[in-house]
Amino acid sequence: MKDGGRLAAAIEVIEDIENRRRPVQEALKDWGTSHRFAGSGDRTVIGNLVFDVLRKRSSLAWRMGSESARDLVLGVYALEWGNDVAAVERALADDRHAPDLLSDKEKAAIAANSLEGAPDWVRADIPEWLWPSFSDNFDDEAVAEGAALSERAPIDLRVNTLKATREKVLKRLGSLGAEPTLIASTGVRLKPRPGAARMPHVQAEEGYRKGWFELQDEASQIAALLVFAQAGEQVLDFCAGGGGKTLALAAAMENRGQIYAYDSDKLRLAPIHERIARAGARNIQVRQPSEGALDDLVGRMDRVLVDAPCTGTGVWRRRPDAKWRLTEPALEDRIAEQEQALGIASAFVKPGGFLIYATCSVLAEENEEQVYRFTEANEDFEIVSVGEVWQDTFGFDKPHPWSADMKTITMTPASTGTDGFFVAVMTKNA
Ligand SMILES: C[S@@+](CC[C@H](N)C(=O)[O-])C[C@H]1O[C@@H](n2cnc3c(N)ncnc32)[C@H](O)[C@@H]1O
Repeated sequence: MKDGGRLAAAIEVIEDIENRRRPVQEALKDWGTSHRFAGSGDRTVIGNLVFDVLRKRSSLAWRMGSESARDLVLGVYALEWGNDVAAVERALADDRHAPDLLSDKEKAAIAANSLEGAPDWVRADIPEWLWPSFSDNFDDEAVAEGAALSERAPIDLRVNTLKATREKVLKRLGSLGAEPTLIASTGVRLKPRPGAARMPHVQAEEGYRKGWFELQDEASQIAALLVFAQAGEQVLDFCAGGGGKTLALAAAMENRGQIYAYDSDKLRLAPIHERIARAGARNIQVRQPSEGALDDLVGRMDRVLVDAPCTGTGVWRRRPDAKWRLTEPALEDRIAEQEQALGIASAFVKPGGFLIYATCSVLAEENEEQVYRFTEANEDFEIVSVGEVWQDTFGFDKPHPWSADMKTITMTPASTGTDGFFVAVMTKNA
């Protein structure tokens, strides 16, 4: 396919997503199934166009003066991928499958590429209804924070120190442009590539199959390190899901002590067994959800991690369609689930032990407000400073996360160069 046909395909997929409220991956997959002639290079370009539209939907609409799927896609191709009016015209004229040639209004919009007069939520590419909460959280930096959440994300890997060293993984993936991450000592990063470029498929690498590394954003790696789990301790990963944090904890604990991996959803927990085997982790006990599954752990854990279900606002770079699908009732549902999970999980902390609450959201309602409400209602728990653990673990010279209270922390693409992630540590009075 030529670019003209790829632009037409991306427009079709965006229309499908918007008209039928379809998840982006499903819409792309369906398009691929019904257009088998398209090669993998074509699919990459179409996917990149679609994802970039979703990342910057509102600022593109403002600059193009239109919200149509056509103008959003042409906006990405021109304004984000650096094609001027003449280059766009060539792509459209060059291919009989291409969309119609540019109108005068479109040509003027591309030439101007202007956000003049745009409100802050448009500049930040944040849904308008969420702006009061988002901007309250980030003050003068809110537009920059929103804009950073609208960029492409890197691929981050966590080196599994049970099987490999960072040097070894860096060497193996050197040809892909792998670099060490700035904060987590376990992290390796493949920077996002621009425009039509494809990102490498790291799961096809030998090192992945051998368990030398896992795919995990640096923020999640940092969150797992901030749990500060020590070799020999008893740790409950209460919202273990597919086990991303569980495996990071096992490596941090050097395979010693015991991690109990639990999730209320059996299906989410399912992949953990294969991942544990690949990682060579030997101190993880998976507890399937059932009546009384954790009864023997009550009041016994040194540390309990609640990696709570959340709106995922911190990972909008990777799941940009979720940004525009999020609703106020959905946010309220997540808040209620978090409150419930925190309440149940707290029972397993032993006196003097730690309760760590984390989300991949950057909204205060799901973060600070949640832990303040919890500690007010549960006076035996007290918030301790993650900042101190941060400095002990990473030193003073690394990029700093946000902290509204100098105790809890919020990582963001703009501040730490990671996904958005919140961590609070509480201790249970002895
Ligand atoms: C953010 S995901 C966990 C991701 C996982 N920790 C990782 O690193 O891959 C949140 C998980 O919490 C689980 N969950 C939600 N409510 C729960 C509850 N009350 N008890 C236990 N797990 C719960 C969900 O099923 C979901 O898998």
